[in-house]
Amino acid sequence: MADKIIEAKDVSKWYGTFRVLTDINLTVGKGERIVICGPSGSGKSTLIRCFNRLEAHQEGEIIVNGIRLHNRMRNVAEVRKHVGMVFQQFNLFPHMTVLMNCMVGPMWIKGVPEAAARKTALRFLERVRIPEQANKYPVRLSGGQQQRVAIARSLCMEPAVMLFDEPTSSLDPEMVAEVLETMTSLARDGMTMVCVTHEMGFARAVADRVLFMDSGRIVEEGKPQDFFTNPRHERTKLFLSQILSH
Ligand SMILES: Nc1ncnc2c1ncn2[C@@H]1O[C@H](COP(=O)(O)OP(=O)(O)OP(=O)(O)O)[C@@H](O)[C@H]1O
Repeated sequence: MADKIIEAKDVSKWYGTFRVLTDINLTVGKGERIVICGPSGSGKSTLIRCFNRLEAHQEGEIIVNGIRLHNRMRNVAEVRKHVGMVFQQFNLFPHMTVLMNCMVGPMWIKGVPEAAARKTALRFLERVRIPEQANKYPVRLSGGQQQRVAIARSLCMEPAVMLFDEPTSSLDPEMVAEVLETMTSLARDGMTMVCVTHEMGFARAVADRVLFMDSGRIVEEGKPQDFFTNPRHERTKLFLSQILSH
């Protein structure tokens, strides 16, 4: 297994003529927890979506768990076996129970037999502390519970890395804590994580490194203690002052 789970070298991406990512260099080691923050439109989502090939980059190199992502890839699904992703909207299948939501990935993508998929699903629903919701449909669950199901569903694929794209930003305030708690507990268990989030308390508590993106570039990065106490870049200072004053 690779020590470097994600390697991005000189990565650039355009939407038409608009350059959304410019010369991104980032290495995520096994067990590392990275938080990416930055203003709206700075390219944070686009960057992490490139890591599971939901978006294609045009220049540079991205290697995820030893798989090089490129335009001639025969099997994009291959990389998604290694990369779990949790979105702002939970994206659960509404016509399937919570348990089935967690079982279909392993069964359909990895060919895991039904009984084994059920066992794994129940294990991860326990892990996110909602095993009692297994037979309900997503619509019966609160937003926080649905997001924890989305996390369990990703974990069932036993990914090498979990990507989180603002997982708490569509939740009512009282449900943010339960999702952050789940993410913190995953981090404490050694899960490799890349999290786009503006939850700076989480970043301080959990991140090994915090990255600040602006206009498609990583303009600052550091350990949380340095990043928050002594940001170097003017844009980072401004961003932190705005976000921490809320
Ligand atoms: N499919 C697309 N086609 C064209 N432009 C896009 C597309 N997706 C995103 N963009 C543009 O690319 C830029 C970066 O978007 P992205 O969603 O990656 O930023 P972000 O930092 O995650 O922002 P936010 O915090 O608001 O989610 C924005 O200007 C956005 O409008």
